[in-house]
Amino acid sequence: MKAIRGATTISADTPAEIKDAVGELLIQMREQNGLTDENMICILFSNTSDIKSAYPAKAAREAGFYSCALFSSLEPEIEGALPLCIRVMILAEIENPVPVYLRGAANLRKDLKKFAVALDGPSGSGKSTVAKMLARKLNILYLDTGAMYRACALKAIGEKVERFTEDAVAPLIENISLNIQYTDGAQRTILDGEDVSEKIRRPEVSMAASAISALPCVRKKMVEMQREIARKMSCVLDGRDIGTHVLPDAPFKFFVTASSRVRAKRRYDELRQKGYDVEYDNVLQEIEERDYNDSHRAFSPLRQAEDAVVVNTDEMNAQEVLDFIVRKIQEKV
Ligand SMILES: Nc1ncnc2c1ncn2[C@@H]1O[C@H](COP(=O)(O)OP(=O)(O)O)[C@@H](O)[C@H]1O
Ligand SMILES: Nc1ccn([C@@H]2O[C@H](COP(=O)(O)OP(=O)(O)O)[C@@H](O)[C@H]2O)c(=O)n1
Repeated sequence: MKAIRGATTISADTPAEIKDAVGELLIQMREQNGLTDENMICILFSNTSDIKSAYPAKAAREAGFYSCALFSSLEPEIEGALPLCIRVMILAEIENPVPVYLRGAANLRKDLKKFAVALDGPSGSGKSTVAKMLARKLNILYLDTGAMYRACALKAIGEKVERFTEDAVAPLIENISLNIQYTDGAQRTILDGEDVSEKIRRPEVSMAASAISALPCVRKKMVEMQREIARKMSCVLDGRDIGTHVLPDAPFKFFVTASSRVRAKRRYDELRQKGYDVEYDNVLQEIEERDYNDSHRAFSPLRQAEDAVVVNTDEMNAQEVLDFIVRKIQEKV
């Protein structure tokens, strides 16, 4: 069981303000921590003594938190304390608690100021492995943007789209129901209500993702979703264009790379381990084709951002890559 902290402020002591602020806080805490009726145990609230018009806990019920126990209390009156502040602690059966401090309460935890880490690079360089480790270490979210392009590809395959052209794909993408959820810190990709997190890893989806991700209609929609997530919370994002296009102002950017032979060997080992009957030469050929597609498309191709730190992982294991990246981040803060 873990404790998740959160806090927010209101601008005036009215029931409507309390409902709005508490609802916003709890929904963000739920989204960022993958909270469900099953894994949540209780929510403890405290409010400063200048809040008298309504119970913050009541707003929790109104925001749809029905099943867990709620408890309200009064914050000690300390001189100079932040006024009109509502604090929350949620106890839940999760692995990695992500605290959420909103509105005026963001100042309470300046150390939690929102930031993004961009990890770009070609397939098999180790981006997602190190992104997961880094997110765990920094206690922030990991957003696997490749999974989103893979989901678009799966949708097009399912709809039997033969050629990935703007005309054929745009109507599908316009109405796509794609949700990124977090269960115990792990990203789940939900397409049209179905959890496709495993399906999108199939080798045939990889090439299709590379092809479909070249289309502006697809990139535009996915980038909007990615920016929306990064606007709300600190996260590590891995992909091809995070540092150059999605979040050009990200304070920490890394370009993770390795030779195509090393990357193909890693991918080959991974696929074999998962039971796929693949040949090394085919995996290498596919990786090189995807590298070419990804770096030669007209719309936000894979390239190193000028201000990204290059990490060549040919001779490094995942822990060494993580240590290197953490060191670089620490040097910059
Ligand atoms: N530095 C590393 N050294 C050796 N193997 C690695 C390293 N980083 C990742 N791997 C392994 O290589 C494979 C591809 O890594 P992954 O993180 O999926 O790459 P990417 O997200 O860049 O496509 C995975 O099986 C992973 O376990
Ligand atoms: N930000 C991103 C992420 C992925 N992609 C595309 O989506 C495909 C699958 O991405 P991925 O990150 O899951 O692929 P791997 O590196 O794990 O093999 C890539 O080949 C890219 O063409 C992209 O264009 N932009």
